[in-house]
Amino acid sequence: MISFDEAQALLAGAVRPLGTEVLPLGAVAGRVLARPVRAALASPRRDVSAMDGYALRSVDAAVGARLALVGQSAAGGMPPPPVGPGQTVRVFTGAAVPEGADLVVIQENCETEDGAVIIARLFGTGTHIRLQGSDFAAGAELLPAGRRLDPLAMVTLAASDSAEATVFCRPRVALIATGDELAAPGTARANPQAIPESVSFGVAAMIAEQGGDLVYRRSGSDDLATLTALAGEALDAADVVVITGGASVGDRDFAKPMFAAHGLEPLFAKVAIKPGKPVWLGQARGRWVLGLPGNPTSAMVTARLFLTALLAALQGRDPAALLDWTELPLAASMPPAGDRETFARMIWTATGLQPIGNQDSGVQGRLSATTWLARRLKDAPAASVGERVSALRFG
Ligand SMILES: Nc1nc2c(c(=O)[nH]1)N[C@H]1C(S)=C(S)[C@@H](COP(=O)(O)OP(=O)(O)OC[C@H]3O[C@@H](n4cnc5c(N)ncnc54)[C@H](O)[C@@H]3O)O[C@H]1N2
Ligand code: MOO
Repeated sequence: MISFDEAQALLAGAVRPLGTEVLPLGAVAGRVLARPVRAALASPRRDVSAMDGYALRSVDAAVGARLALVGQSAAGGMPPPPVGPGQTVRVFTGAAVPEGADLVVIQENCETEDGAVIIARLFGTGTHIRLQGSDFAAGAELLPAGRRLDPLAMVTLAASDSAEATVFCRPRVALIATGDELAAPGTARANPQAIPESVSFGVAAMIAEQGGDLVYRRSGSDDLATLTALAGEALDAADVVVITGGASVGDRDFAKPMFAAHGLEPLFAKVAIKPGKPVWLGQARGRWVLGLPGNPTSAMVTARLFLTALLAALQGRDPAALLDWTELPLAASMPPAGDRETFARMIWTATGLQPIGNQDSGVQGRLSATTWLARRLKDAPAASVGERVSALRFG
């Protein structure tokens, strides 16, 4: 059995990004940039007012000063006239600051009278002017290749004045759940031997969150011939096949055998982690195949640890970016870790991380309460309240 770090290193070393495509801005949210984004324009494009008020020369700024109003400047409007000594121009937020002016007095501090503006009071030292290029200069690199276009990055991208972006293709994902006992949710109660097929719904949601495109989804009974046929269909349809259940050593555990006829070459099988020891990754017909254990908590923990990293790498991201461990204090003591590296399911409370209670790998009820995984290394001794542990967002 290999360690968690060894398995992650194998994944990061072997998975190459899919192709790239150029898409309009309206279609790239959630995608990963394949080329850096540079600014076509400076921001602001020119010196602009940060407030609604009056632009003037700071040497004229004195309480009681009476200034001649010589024009106005609105965002998107024509350039304003220059401001000379004793003069002022009405300015609005985002509008160009007139030549000659180096201060905006907000309108709440001014009074108007017969075409003149009187400064009633002055407050603070700010000029209320955003200088040209103070946000970014024309030509500056605003977003690097590999950056996921999250909501904030979308603003930066559009501000660069790009109409389109070069992004990595979305991985097409096939998902197969195996197990004779599995029934579509809503139908299990009618068959005493059935349980609701829950895992694929969580995995499908995670695939969507991580930018994957779920193109094929099936549930298969524990019959090798049927499953081998499904494996072939899935490999035809997708870049990645995720298979849940049947990963262990039982006589009816067919997850790997069903890909054998398609030339499966394992990258790793079995990782010394708890939960999720039977997780495996391989390639068949040039596609990636990820096997997740059937136990629902094990499946979701291994999806968080390996599926997110796999989808990130296929989309040109550093998979390590998905494993952003944070050191957080424990709100409750924890027992020794045992002989497998453990990813305990935790809740964040006001005083720190608290185990969810039932740490069984079959848990489905309290799974949704979980917000963090706490990483405990193999043979780690008991940990006491207040001690910091490595934690990863989960859920
Ligand atoms: N003799 C051994 N037995 C087991 C070992 C072992 O090393 N030796 N490993 C255990 C570990 S650890 C895990 S984890 C499980 C994983 O087994 P499988 O991947 O083969 O999972 P299944 O047997 O198919 O199912 C386990 C459990 O989860 C339920 N399940 C499966 N799929 C779903 C689904 N899509 N939705 C809801 N529930 C699902 C299934 O009914 C079982 O109860 O193996 C241990 N055994
Ligand atoms: O690896 Mo299993 O998830 O411990 O039951």
